[in-house]
Formats: sequence, C-alpha cells, structure tokens
Amino acid sequence: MRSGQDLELVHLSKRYGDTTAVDNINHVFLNGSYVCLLGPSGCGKSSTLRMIAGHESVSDGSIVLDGHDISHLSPAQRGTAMMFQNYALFPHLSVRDNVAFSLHMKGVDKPTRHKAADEMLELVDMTHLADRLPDQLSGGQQQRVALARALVTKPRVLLLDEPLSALDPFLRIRMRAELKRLQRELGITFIHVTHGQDEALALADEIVVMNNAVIEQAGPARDVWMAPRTEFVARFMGGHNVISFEGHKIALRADEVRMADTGLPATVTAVEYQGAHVSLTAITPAGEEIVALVPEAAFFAAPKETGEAVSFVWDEGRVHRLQA
Ligand SMILES: Nc1ncnc2c1ncn2[C@@H]1O[C@H](COP(=O)(O)OP(=O)(O)OP(=O)(O)O)[C@@H](O)[C@H]1O
Repeated sequence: MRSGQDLELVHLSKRYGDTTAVDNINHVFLNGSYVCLLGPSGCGKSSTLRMIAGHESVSDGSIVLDGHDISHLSPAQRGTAMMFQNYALFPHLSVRDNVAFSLHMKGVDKPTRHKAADEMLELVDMTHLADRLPDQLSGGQQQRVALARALVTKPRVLLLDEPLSALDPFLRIRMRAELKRLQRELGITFIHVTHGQDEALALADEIVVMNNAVIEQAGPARDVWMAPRTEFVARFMGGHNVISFEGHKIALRADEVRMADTGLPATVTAVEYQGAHVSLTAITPAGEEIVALVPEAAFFAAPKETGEAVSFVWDEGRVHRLQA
C-alpha cells in the first residue's frame, strides 16, 4: 500500500550526450519492499540506480522520498546508501574502520562510530573478522562488509548494483537468502539491480522490467512471471513460448505444453534431459519454435527423438495474449 514514505520517480530521464539511458520513467517503490530492477545490458538499470543514489545527475524529472524532492541533494543527505558491485572497500583499513568510514567523514567520534560499526558487523555475522584487512577476506565476506558499510548510515533505501554477480553460484544462492533476511529484518526498501531472472523471482516483492530506457512492466514477481504483458517480457523472463495463435501473439509457459496424440503438430528439433524434466524443442508448420518442458516420467513413457513428429496441447486458460 502507498504511504508518504515511498520512493517515487517522477518523469525521470538521464541523457549522456546523444544517448538516452533513461527515458521519462515513473515509478513508486513502496516503503519496506524488496524491488528488483531487471533487464538486459544497457537498458538503463544502473543509470536509474545511480540517479537515485545521487552518483549521477538527473537530466529531467525528479526523485521524491518521504514527500521531499531529493534529486539535487548530495548522496550522503538523501537517506539512501549504495552497495557497489566491486564492493569498493579501502584496502588499508580494517573491516571495522571500513564500516565506520562514512561516520568518520561525518565527524562522529571514534567510540560511537566503532560501536555502530560493530552492530552492523553483527548483523551480517562478521564480528569475528572485524580486525582483518579486506584482502584477508573471501569474496562473500567482503560482500558482507560492503553491506555493513552501506547500512551503517541507517539508510531508508538500500541500493544494490548487481550485488551477487562476483560470487560463485553456490555462494550467490546463500547470499541471496541473506539479503532477503536482512531486508525483512530491517524493514527498509531494497532496490536491487540484476540481469538474472531467477535472482529477481527469488528475491523480489516487486519486479520492474526495463528495456530500451523505459519500464516495460512492473508488478509482483508472480504476476510478471504468470502474465507477461509483452513479447519482450515473456522472452526475457524465460520459460515461455511466444507463438502465433488464432491471429495473435501469445505467451505460453513451456511447462504448460503437453504431448498428446492430436493437437498442434510440430517436428522435434532438440531433446534435452534436465533431470526432473525433459526439454523438447520443436518447430511448427508455421516455422515457429515451441518448447515443451515435459515431466521426465511422461516423456520416457513415449520418448521422442530429433526429426520425429509430435503434437502439443495446453489448457486454453493458460494462454496470455501479448500486447506487442
Ligand atoms: N557515463 C556514461 N556515458 C555515456 N553513456 C553511458 C554512460 N553510462 C551509461 N551509458 C549508456 O547508457 C545506456 C544505459 O546504461 P546503464 O549502465 O544504465 O545500463 P544497464 O542496464 O545498467 O546495463 P548493464 O547491465 O550492462 O550494467 C547504455 O547505452 C550505456 O552505454
């Protein structure tokens, strides 16, 4: 529900010379929500995040937090904090001093800033490594320090630019759960930039899909997944077929397509065993590709090979007509 404490982007644009990176976007980030900004490389996600943080000037429009226009305030005055992709820790400062650094800059005395830093280190489970230097830490540990350092200023909104991209897949999934836990515990707004659909689905209360400098679709994660509005969103979220059906483009989830004796005829072009499912790719007489994710037991009851004919069916209610 909307409140006076939300973060609002109003007709926000960013231009770099002739390039329009963000084109007149409007959005309300609800207070206390976990929002993922999702989109392909170059769509304007980072520019949007950097404008909110104050690391990039606004070309047009405004950014409103708590009912105040913060568009022209310095990063430290906004009530936002940013955690960078490369963590940007100071190599010569201990973990504790890294976390306390922004308070040092604000003139906070040493005992007070160390106490605040220690509280944050406890929050991210790093108390035991407070005296180490950054290069004595693993990637995951450095990330926790970077998080603690961003949170020590008690921001209203935490901005995370691809926070998990430097981690190996195993650690990424662990840290993902940690981020969600932290956000719930702190109750502040997290805005997390990613180009990973899985990451966005796992984390977000709301997904904002960007494409070509605009917001293509925004909504609860499940709505965006279940009902993509455009061909771009359907393809980008993955797991959907986009095919022509009765004169319209439709999106149809691959796991809703079943093999049957009669139905839409197609010729198998690839079979991929994926454990729980078998992914069957086929081409229709209209030359469109369709993927069926068939439960492995159903597939092996009537296995198919490349070049064979198949027929596909689906429940009519599962089809989404696309806008473009
Ligand atoms: N400092 C800059 N000067 C000129 N053009 C820029 C600058 N920063 C970004 N751009 C351009 O603005 C557009 C949007 O870039 P942005 O970094 O916001 O995209 P992104 O969605 O975050 O991409 P990625 O996932 O690759 O980081 C791109 O075309 C990019 O080349």
